[in-house]
Parts: sequence; structure tokens; C-alpha cells
Amino acid sequence: MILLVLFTLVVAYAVNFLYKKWRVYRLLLDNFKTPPRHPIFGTLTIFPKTAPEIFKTFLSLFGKYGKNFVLTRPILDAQIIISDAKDVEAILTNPNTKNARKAAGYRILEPWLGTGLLTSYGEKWFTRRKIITPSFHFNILDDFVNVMSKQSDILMKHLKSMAGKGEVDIYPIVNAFALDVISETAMGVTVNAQADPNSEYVTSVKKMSRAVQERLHHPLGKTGLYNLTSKGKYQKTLTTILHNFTDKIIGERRDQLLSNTKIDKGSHMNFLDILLHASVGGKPLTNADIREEVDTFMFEGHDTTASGMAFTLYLLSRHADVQEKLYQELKKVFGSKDEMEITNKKLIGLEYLEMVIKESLRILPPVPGIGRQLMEDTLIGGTTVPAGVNLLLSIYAMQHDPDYYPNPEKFDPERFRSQSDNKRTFAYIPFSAGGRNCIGQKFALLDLKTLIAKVIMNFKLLPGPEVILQGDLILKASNGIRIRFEQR
Ligand code: HEM
Repeated sequence: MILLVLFTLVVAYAVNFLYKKWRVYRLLLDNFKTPPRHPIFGTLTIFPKTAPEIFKTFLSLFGKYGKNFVLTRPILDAQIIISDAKDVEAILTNPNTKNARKAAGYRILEPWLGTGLLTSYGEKWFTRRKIITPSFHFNILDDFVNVMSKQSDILMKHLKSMAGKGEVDIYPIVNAFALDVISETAMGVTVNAQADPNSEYVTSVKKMSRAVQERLHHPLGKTGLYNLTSKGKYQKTLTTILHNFTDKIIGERRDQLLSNTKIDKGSHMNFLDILLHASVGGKPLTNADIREEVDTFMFEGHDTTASGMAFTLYLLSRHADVQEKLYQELKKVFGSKDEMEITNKKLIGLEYLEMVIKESLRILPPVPGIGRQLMEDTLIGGTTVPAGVNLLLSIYAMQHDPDYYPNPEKFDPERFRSQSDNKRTFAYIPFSAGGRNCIGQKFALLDLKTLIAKVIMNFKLLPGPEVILQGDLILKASNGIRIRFEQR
């Protein structure tokens, strides 16, 4: 009898669950365009197998189905893809920012990042954001520029050894640079990715970035069942290595503070120090709390920036006129390459460099799209979409939409000479926008400017093959980002 009652309850729950899902599913399909659907697999079947082909097919859908459309997956799962800047604005500027919950896909980052700033929401996100925001104060960024400049000198030596010797895939090289900069600024230690690319931590970060991308495409990727697969177990092993490393750094730094060893104020205050000094409701953050944030910075602060750096150099290598104009601006500010002293103030004065970077981040945005799960009913394209629905805001599609950017495939930094065109504001969001925008935006721009300025003052860039793009969490090139260097 008890079994019968239990069985009936389970069936009733399942029917109710599916009925509610079906109603949302129907609402979305009745109000948004959608590509042809397979009865079980939904629109998954229109996508080819490889990551570059998936990205190409995805982008072609905007031409066929308009700025917003729906994609479906098994079990009545529907997601709205959005590239109408008006709708993006309404979603990102919702005054209830605390409730900006990330889409279900972000949960694949949680084994490594926990629920740090990127993945959390509600009160936890709000409190952490308040604590972390001062880490990006102008004065602190000033100190960080010294780290960026020092690390870029190491990179120059590395590039010199490669100049004039044919094509180089620039992505892993600038990735190591970005990792060194973020580790020194976030944790106060150098992981020496440039000098020692084979250390356990450095290789584990790289493997983890790849493992996360793979998980994104795995049918069980977003479920707990993934942890039982061999790939899931591999991700767990990497997580343990990465956590052990961060735990050790945090533990040592806390002990140093407790034993009253004075933090050397002559050196920069890093994010870790700020977190160790912070408290919530009078209680200090635990080591586990701090680890979430340090790991989040290590992930979000290096792959993104490396993608931006590598693609900017790639675009410059293919546009000799822009490169020359930039070189002339840099020469005026820095004099000769041997006397280059990089400061925050000098970088801010480089107007054309800023335009070049902005246009690069438009044409090849490191984060091609961001996901949200609606926490309240929201009007999208004239339809009230119920809470719970997952959205993908396509940064790439908006920034390539001819309605917002005439001749969108043309690399033209002059687009950013005038900032007066308000129509475009939310069509250009490489760092997202609103309350949950990128907290590291200023940091990333300084990092990009330092590296690009140093490279262009020292080298002439020449083109290699065209990139084949793949756009998962981070925009990358499946054939590498290959260019040639000649020493100036
Ligand atoms: C060119 C480089 C970068 C780009 C294009 C970029 C882009 C973005 C974007 C689009 C978001 C929104 C993500 C979402 O809503 O899901 C974001 C969030 C975030 N970024 Fe960046 N980012 C860059 C560099 C950095 C750096 C250097 C750091 C750290 C130093 C950083 C830390 C973060 C964090 C912690 C968040 C979450 C913020 C929150 O939700 O409150 N990013 N970034």
C-alpha cells in the first residue's frame, strides 16, 4: 500500500513537472522563431560535430531566424538566444542585480571555482562584490602595471628568440604571460608559467581549461552523472591539484599575517591580502571562501585576457596600416623601445591604442556569449518569459550585426573615435554590462595595453593563416593564432 502511494506521488510529481515544462516550451515556440526540430533531440541535430563547425552553424542562425530565437534540447528544454540590444539592455540593467543568476551551463565551473563571484548570485554575490571592488582601485592598478611591465619584458626576450623564424602560435605564449600576471597580482606569487611552462600547477590550469570546454559539449556535462565518467574523474584530479596549490598559498599568507609579519607595503597589496583582511558580519572570510575567489580570478583573469591579446596581435598583423599608425603613436609617447617606461598614466593617454583594442574586442570578443537564468518573469521581444528559462546573450552576434555596425567584418578602429552613438551601447558589451559586468575590466585593459605596446614597439607583425574560430566559454582558434614577427 505504502509503495502504491509512493508510486502515485512520484508519478503525479513527474506529470506536474513535465506539464509545467511543456507549457513554457510551447509558449517559447509560439512566440519565437526556431530552427527545424527533431522530436526527441530538438534542435541539437542541426549542429555538426566539431567545435568550429558548431560555432559557424550557430552564427548562421542569426541570419535565418532574426536577432532572438529559440534552441531546444531533449526533455522539453528550451533556451532563448538573444542578440537584440534592447532586450540585452533590459536583462542586464534589471535593478534586481543580486538576482542575476547565471545559466545552468555555468555549473560545470563549480567543481573548480565553487560559487565565487562569477558563479554565485543573491546575497553571497552582493557581499563578495562589495568586498572585492576596492581591489581595482586606481592606486592598486598603478602597482599592478609594474607587474605587467616586468612580465612583458620576459615575454619580449622570448619573442626575440622567435623573430624572423616563421609562423608562431601566439596564443600559448600570451596565455603564459597572462597567467603570470594574474598569479602575481591575485595571489602575490609568480607561478612562472613563462619560465617553467611544465610545472604541475601551470599544466593543470591549462588542462582544466580544456576539460571545462570538453564538459560543455558532453551530453552528461551539466549533470552530476558526469562525475562518474572517466572525464569527470580526470576533472576531479585536476581540481584537487589546483585547490591544494591555492590552499597552500592562502594558508601561508594567513599565517604570515597572524604571526604579525608585516606585509611589505612597498610591494603591491594583492587580491588575496584584501580578502584576508575582509570580514562579513564581523567574521573573517574562511580559507574556503577565499579560495573560491582566488580561483575565480585565476580562471576568469587569464584565458579571457590571453584571447584578447592574441586576437589583437593577429588583427594588427593583418592590417599593416593600423599597425603603423599605432607604432607612430607609441613612439611619440615612449620614445625608443629601450627606454620604454610603462605607467598607468601613459597608458591612459594612448588614444589610438585604446581604439585598436576596443575594435579588436568587438570583432573577436574573448567572451562570445553569457548565460542567464531568469529569476522573475521578464518581457523579451514583446513576450513575457517566465522565471526559470535559460537565456544566452550573444555578444559575438550583436557585435557583428550590420544594424549596429555597418560592414561588421571590417577591422576599423576609427569606429571608436566617437563615443556619441548611443544606439550601440548595449550592442557592444565585451565585458558585459550592468551590475554583473566584468569586475576586472580596467585591469584587463591595462594588461592588454602593456603587452600590445611592448610588442609593437619591439616587433613588426606579419600575417599568418586565417583563424578558424571556435566559440565556447572563451573565443579561441582551432588552428592556433599564427603570426610572424620581425624585430624592429
Ligand atoms: C579581455 C579580458 C576580459 C574579458 C573580455 C572579460 C569579460 C567578462 C564578461 C563578459 C563577464 C560577464 C560574465 C557573465 O555574465 O557570465 C565577466 C565577468 C567577470 N570577470 Fe571578466 N573579462 C576579462 C578579464 C577579466 C580579468 C582580468 C579578471 C580578474 C582580474 C576578470 C574577472 C571577472 C569576474 C570575477 C567576473 C564576474 C563578475 C560578477 O559577476 O560580479 N575578468 N568578464
